[in-house]
Amino acid sequence: MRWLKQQLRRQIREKRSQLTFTEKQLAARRVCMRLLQQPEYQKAQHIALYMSHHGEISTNLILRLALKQRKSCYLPVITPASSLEFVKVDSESRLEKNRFGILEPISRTKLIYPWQLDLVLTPLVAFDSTLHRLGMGGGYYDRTFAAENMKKHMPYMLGLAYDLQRINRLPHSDLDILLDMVITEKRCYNKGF
Ligand SMILES: Nc1nc2c(c(=O)[nH]1)N(C=O)[C@@H](CNc1ccc(C(=O)N[C@@H](CCC(=O)O)C(=O)O)cc1)CN2
Ligand SMILES: Nc1ncnc2c1ncn2[C@@H]1O[C@H](COP(=O)(O)OP(=O)(O)OP(=O)(O)O)[C@@H](O)[C@H]1O
Repeated sequence: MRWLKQQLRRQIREKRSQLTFTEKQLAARRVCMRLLQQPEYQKAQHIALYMSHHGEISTNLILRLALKQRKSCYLPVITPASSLEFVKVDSESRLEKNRFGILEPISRTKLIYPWQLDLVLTPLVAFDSTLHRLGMGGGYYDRTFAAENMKKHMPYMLGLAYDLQRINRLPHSDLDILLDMVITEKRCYNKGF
């Protein structure tokens, strides 16, 4: 299973890396517009985003609009325990690269507990019709949002992706978190689409 996951990650990341700058920009805009129409976004006050890496859908536009709508926005910081902490950010926040080259906030103040988040926008490498998520392979989101850590309150988990990241059936284990929705430049995917 590990090998299969690695293989899939390689294939899909390769395909994603072939998108042009313009294609990525257009996709990010379409995903953002679709997200803004979702009641789960409109209702959410505390939203976790990510800084895109290796051609992932950019959340810069979403971050700008959400801040303008006076929503509280958070970015993940990786911890030594291989889970994530979420730090509140605004347009002034200083960011620096972590060991994977992903931008994260320098300040570690203004943390929110994961169960206090309303909406989590997750990056992903691939997803399938059961809305399982294949990530970069660190298990960061799985560990952070494992049911036993969540005090019975799960945020709405929403993956952002290009349509080319959709595959028929993903190898998965019981540890993998399930997404509630995936938004691509083409459409929104709910369970069993
Ligand atoms: N934009 C973004 N932020 C994120 C994630 C993500 O997938 N995307 N993560 C989601 O969990 C966490 C970081 N997880 C990551 C796991 C592996 C690699 C990575 O690049 N691995 C290398 C090989 C390992 C290494 O360099 O040590 C690779 O795949 O080439 C990057 C991020 C937190 N922040
Ligand atoms: N809740 C958990 N507790 C402990 N270990 C976990 C948990 N979830 C996942 N792991 C471990 O993390 C490793 C990576 O998991 P997986 O391949 O599912 O990562 P991923 O979802 O692709 O990555 P990411 O969430 O970082 O994007 C695996 O060895 C897995 O066993």
